[in-house]
Amino acid sequence: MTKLSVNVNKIATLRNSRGGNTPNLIQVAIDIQNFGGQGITIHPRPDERHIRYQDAYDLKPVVVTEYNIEGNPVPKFLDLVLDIKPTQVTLVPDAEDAITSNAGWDTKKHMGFLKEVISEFKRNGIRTSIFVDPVLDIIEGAATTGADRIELYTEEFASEYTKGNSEAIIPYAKCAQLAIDLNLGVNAGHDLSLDNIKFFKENIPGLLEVSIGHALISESIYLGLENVVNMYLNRLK
Ligand SMILES: CC(=O)[C@@H](O)[C@H](O)COP(=O)(O)O
Ligand SMILES: NCC(=O)COP(=O)(O)O
Repeated sequence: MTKLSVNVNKIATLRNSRGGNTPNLIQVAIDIQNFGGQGITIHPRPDERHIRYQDAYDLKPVVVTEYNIEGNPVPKFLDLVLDIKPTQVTLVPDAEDAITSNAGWDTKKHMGFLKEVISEFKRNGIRTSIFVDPVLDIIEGAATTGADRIELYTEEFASEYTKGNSEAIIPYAKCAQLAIDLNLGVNAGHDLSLDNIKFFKENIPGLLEVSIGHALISESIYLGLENVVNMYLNRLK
C-alpha cells in the first residue's frame, strides 16, 4: 500500500498572502486527514515564506496520521525536528534562495554529515528519509548513511511524462528496486499529480509513501479538496 501524505505548504502560502488566518492551516490538516489523507507533510524554509516554524509546533497535536517534516538540516531545522519529534524527517539539500527543491543529495560527497545527522534523528526515534535523484550510486550511498528510507525526487519523471516520454520511469524503477535490495524504504515526491500518479505507482516497486502538495492543492481549486484526496487514494490502491 502506498500512503498519501499531503504537503500543506501551499495552504500556508495562501494564508500568508493576506497576513490573517485564512485558510486555517490547522483546520485544513485536520480535514485532509478526515478525508482519508494518511499523512501531513510540511517543508519549512528558513525565510518562513510558507510554513512558519510555529506552524510545525501547532500541527503536532492535530496530526494523528504520519507527520513528515522536510528540509535542509541547518541548525535551526535540526533543533525544530528534534523538539517536535515527528514520525519522519526528510532531509533535502535545498539552497536558501531556491524557489522549490531542485536536486537530491550527493550521498557520497556529504556522507559524513548525513551519517551524523541521521544517527542523531534515529537516536531520538524519528524515521529518516533522504531526498535523492534516481541514480544507482547515490542510492548505494544512501544505504551507507544509515537512513531508513529514500525519497525519490520525481521532478524529471513528471516533466518527461507530461511530454509523453513514459520511459522516464525506468531509472526510478531501477533505483527503487536497488533501494529495496539494500533494505531502504521507498518514498517519492515533487510534481506528482492526478495525471501521473497512477502510472508512477504502478511502475515503482515497494512504493511506501508519496508526498504531494503543489498539484494537489491546485487541482482542489477546481475539484474540491475532499474529492481530490479521494481521487489520489483511488489511484494509489
Ligand atoms: C522536497 C520536495 O520536493 C517538496 O517538499 C517541495 O520542495 C515542496 O516545497 P515548496 O512548497 O517550498 O516548493
Ligand atoms: N516531498 C515532495 C512534497 O512534499 C511535495 O512536492 P510538490 O507536490 O509540492 O511538488
